[in-house]
Amino acid sequence: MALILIIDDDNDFCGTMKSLVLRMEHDFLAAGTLEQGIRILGEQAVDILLLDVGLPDGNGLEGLSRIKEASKSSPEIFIITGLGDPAGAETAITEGVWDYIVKPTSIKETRASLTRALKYRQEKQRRHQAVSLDLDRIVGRSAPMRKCFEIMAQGAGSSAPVLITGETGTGKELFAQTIHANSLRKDKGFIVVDCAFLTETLMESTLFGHRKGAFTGAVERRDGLVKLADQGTLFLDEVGEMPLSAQKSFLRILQEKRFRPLGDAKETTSDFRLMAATNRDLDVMVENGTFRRDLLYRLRTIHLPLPPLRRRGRDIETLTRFKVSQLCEVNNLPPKKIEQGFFDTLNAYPWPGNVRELCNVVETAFVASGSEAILYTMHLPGEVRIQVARASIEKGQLSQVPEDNLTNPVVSFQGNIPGFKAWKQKMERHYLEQIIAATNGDVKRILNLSGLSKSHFYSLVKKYGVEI
Ligand SMILES: Nc1ncnc2c1ncn2[C@@H]1O[C@H](COP(=O)(O)OP(=O)(O)OP(=O)(O)O)[C@@H](O)[C@H]1O
Repeated sequence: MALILIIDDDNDFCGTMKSLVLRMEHDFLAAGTLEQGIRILGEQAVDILLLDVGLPDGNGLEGLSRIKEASKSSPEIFIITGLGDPAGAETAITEGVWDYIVKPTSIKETRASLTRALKYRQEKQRRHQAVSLDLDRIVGRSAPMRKCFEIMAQGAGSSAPVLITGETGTGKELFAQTIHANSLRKDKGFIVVDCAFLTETLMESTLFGHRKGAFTGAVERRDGLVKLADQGTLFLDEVGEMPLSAQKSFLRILQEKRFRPLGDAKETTSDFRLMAATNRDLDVMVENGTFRRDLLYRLRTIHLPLPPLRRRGRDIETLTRFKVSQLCEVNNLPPKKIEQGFFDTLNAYPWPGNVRELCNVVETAFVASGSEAILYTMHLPGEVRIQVARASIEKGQLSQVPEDNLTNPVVSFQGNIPGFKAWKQKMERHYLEQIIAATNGDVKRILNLSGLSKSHFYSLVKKYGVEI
């Protein structure tokens, strides 16, 4: 039996949904406001959420990230609205909602869609139970991270290749090791190939190994990394740096699972599981002809995109607390407290170096605090404080214009009246380009100035193909 929650202030519609859900023999809860719904989602394990868009205390679509952050059970989400809105539907789908229902909806269709969502959820839960991950080394349980754990569970439960993408320091190698440590191959090696150092001359002997006497200096036989990964995992770090010639040879090993060590007459085999990581955009590299499309398709059977730290909400605080208590323990010091201003500064910083940078910054602050019992903002490195202060001053200077002070945007069409839709699109695109240029593409500031939700902003960026 599943638990279905509706957040909608339309009592008639809630009544209709209640009788449908009870007929399907599931439990039903209703909330009339976003806040009430978010409270229930934090307390109860809801399986399906039916979410209205126009609520008395806000817009359901815009509240999606808060809803996901607060939910203890990551429910499947249906968006319900009285207005058919293609941009809203697009936003909803980008945010990963299950379905988008326009009122009045047919009971038969709603029932069928609910049944499909519940079946999908059951299968998903069964898969997760089959592989319960040991995430001991990974700190942070924000909503974007929970999504990553679902993909990691898929990776740990299969032997398919996994491609992990993300900015530098987001934890790509740590996540790859964790997938390996949770897989059936955990008792065998996790072999790292640093593709940035894989020159054409070194590649063959590094990957495939060589026979004694194969070249000057080959005084004894040596197995290559591919053979060492037999029964285990071969991790191609920085795979975007792999030279094209190496990509070709590598593809051959993947297809044939056989290779010939240097100087050997016989081919040999290795049964390895492949994982790869990169901070480059491999699709763009494929378009530019610097990465092989066929290799990318093979690598990306399972794709784990790691979000940058600045999009992981409360994880910055969790990681900081973890790191500080670890440092206190290692240095034999009593636990230190952390002042709120310290977190405010960390939360306002963009973290280009992600978790790695956060760990270094916290360690620097820890050292600066000496034997003091509390960590204050002033203990943080100057560069971090200066950048945060500068951004906040600039934000003050670039402030939102009140609606009635807007410069007159009217343009005379001189008799050639364009269609409303085409004109609206042109203006939306123009607005996006202007605000991105004025803020240097700083998304946090764009959201503050424009009042757009993150999901709405990204759906517009995607719609108009604008570069940030
Ligand atoms: N969620 C996390 N919890 C705890 N530690 C983390 C987490 N994510 C990353 N780290 C730590 O941050 C550091 C950087 O992680 P890692 O080397 O895996 O990043 P990466 O994305 O592979 O970096 P690069 O692209 O520069 O190779 C490591 O010390 C790792 O243990």
